[in-house]
Amino acid sequence: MTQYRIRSARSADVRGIRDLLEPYVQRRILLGKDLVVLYEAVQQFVVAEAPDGTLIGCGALHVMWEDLGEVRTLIVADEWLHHGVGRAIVEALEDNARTLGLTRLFCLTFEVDFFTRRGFTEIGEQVVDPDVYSQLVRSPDEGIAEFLDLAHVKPNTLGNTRMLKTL
Ligand SMILES: CC(=O)SCCNC(=O)CCNC(=O)[C@H](O)C(C)(C)COP(=O)(O)OP(=O)(O)OC[C@H]1O[C@@H](n2cnc3c(N)ncnc32)[C@H](O)[C@@H]1OP(=O)(O)O
Repeated sequence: MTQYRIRSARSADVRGIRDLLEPYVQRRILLGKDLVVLYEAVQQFVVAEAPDGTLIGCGALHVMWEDLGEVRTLIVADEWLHHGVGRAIVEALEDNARTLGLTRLFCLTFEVDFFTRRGFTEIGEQVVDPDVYSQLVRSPDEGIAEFLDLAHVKPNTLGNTRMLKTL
């Protein structure tokens, strides 16, 4: 395969991101997002682009607290799996996290081996202190509810592993 490039997402990439995401939403592997939510979050995304301009991967960095972010919506197109695209996207998101001053990255995933090789380790209990917890719990964001392991999102998170990396 020829080279791909990793770059910040543009608004014109959003429908392509939605197309990458949709099969995994159907299989309940990733959280579904309306187009408007993806447009609102476009600055969080990096994408991987094939030489012909096709979108072949994406991933997002969501800031949750002063030191803490989450890797979200990480997807590589089937025909590009195992070519280092996922790793390159996560590295770009980690660079963005460091630039923002974050020191910890969370993810909730079925892809435990992939994230373990990227330096993430499994966590069990809460990794924020009660003060921060009481602030985070005010967020309307479903991903934050998943991070906090709130009861109403437990059906979404069943079988997923909670992982954390110190940058
Ligand atoms: C937080 C969240 O978003 S959780 C959701 C995670 N995403 C999903 O579940 C969606 C479905 N899964 C996927 O889209 C993909 O499997 C991902 C994103 C998890 C991984 O994407 P990939 O691009 O296949 O990963 P990548 O190729 O970087 O690494 C996988 C392994 O492929 C192999 N690999 C890497 N480069 C190459 C290469 N050039 N040639 C052959 N094999 C290679 C290696 O074994 C690599 O592991 P290593 O880098 O630790 O040695």
